[in-house]
Amino acid sequence: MANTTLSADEVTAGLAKLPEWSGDTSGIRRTVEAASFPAAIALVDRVAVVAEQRDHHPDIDIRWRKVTFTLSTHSAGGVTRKDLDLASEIDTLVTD
Ligand SMILES: C[C@H](O)[C@H](O)[C@H]1CNC2=NC(N)=NC(=O)C2=N1
Repeated sequence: MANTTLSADEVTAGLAKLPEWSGDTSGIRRTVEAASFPAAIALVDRVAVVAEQRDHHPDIDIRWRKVTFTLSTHSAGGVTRKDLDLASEIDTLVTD
């Protein structure tokens, strides 16, 4: 089920397919260093569109041109399939 928290082994297996991501059963994260602050904001804007479509929203930390996305499913209390799927989609949106 998409809304069931994953075990530590399942999170590890998921992260093995997402080399840019790290984390554990409490959350997974990726930091992207964009080319500039406007490029970082543009990336966040692209992620916002897919997050809203999925009704699944990352925690986002923006520091100049570094953006950290942290994914967990708050309603489930951990990492779910939804987080791995969104991580994979975020990867497709990182262009610089
Ligand atoms: C009511 C609304 O659907 C929920 O609050 C959704 C919205 N977006 C969400 N995003 C994330 N990352 N985790 C959630 O549990 C979550 N819940």
